[in-house]
Amino acid sequence: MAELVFFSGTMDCGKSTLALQMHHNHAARGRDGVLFTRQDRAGNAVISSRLGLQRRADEVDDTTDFWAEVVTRRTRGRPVDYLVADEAQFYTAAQVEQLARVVDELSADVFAFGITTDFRARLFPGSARLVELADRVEVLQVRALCWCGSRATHNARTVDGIMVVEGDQVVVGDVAATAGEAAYEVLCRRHHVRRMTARVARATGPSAQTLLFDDADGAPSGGAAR
Ligand SMILES: Nc1ncnc2c1ncn2[C@@H]1O[C@H](COP(=O)(O)OP(=O)(O)O)[C@@H](O)[C@H]1O
Ligand SMILES: Cc1cn([C@H]2C[C@H](O)[C@@H](COP(=O)(O)O)O2)c(=O)[nH]c1=O
Repeated sequence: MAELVFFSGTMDCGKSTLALQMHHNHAARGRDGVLFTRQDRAGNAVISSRLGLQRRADEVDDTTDFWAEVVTRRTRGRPVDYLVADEAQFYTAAQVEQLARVVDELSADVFAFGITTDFRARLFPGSARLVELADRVEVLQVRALCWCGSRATHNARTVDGIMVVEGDQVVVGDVAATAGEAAYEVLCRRHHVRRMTARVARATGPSAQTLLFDDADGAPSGGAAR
């Protein structure tokens, strides 16, 4: 049975890498897939991973109709067994509904990848609809880490290392910062709520950076600022 799966996590947790790996594995078994993305930071019509992989993809915009995209290809003779949908947080709710319909009525798998929440810890429209409609929501196994060593669960927008809380929901960017420009840093909820980025923690003093990795799962157990 075809599935709509939402692979979700923070920025920089390996979503695009997994998207390209899944495409590789399915294509290697002779399945026909179509790659989609929207506003990848590497540019137009590309899925890029920080591990260096990059593949051409169809760029989604507000006019994209996934139902029509699949029907048109099938009418022209392509089987279209699955879709890979990266940066799915930027899709509209209606487009996510089209993806669900593609699964249910055209029996194509849809593997969607995206961050769940924005820099204010609010759901993106596309992610909200995916959480509501997906057969499964998968949290990626690779842990992105907060500066304190805890699992990063939230995305902070920063300028020069300082967290900002005002601005547009969509500002394409990376976790690598350029002076004076908006960038992102992944944090645990505790430090997101306190707006304590790595830079602020460093300025606060050594106690804020203390890390004691002694739990069985590698989670930190100490540190004054946590
Ligand atoms: N130089 C590197 N060496 C090893 N792994 C790296 C390197 N740079 C990035 N990564 C891995 O790539 C992950 C980010 O992958 P990516 O697919 O770009 O993330 P996402 O799409 O979730 O933002 C990082 O969490 C890290 O595990
Ligand atoms: C938190 C947040 C992120 N974005 C942008 C920044 C990046 O361009 C993408 C996420 O890409 P990744 O492959 O998961 O690293 O989303 C945004 O526009 N608004 C935000 O609040």
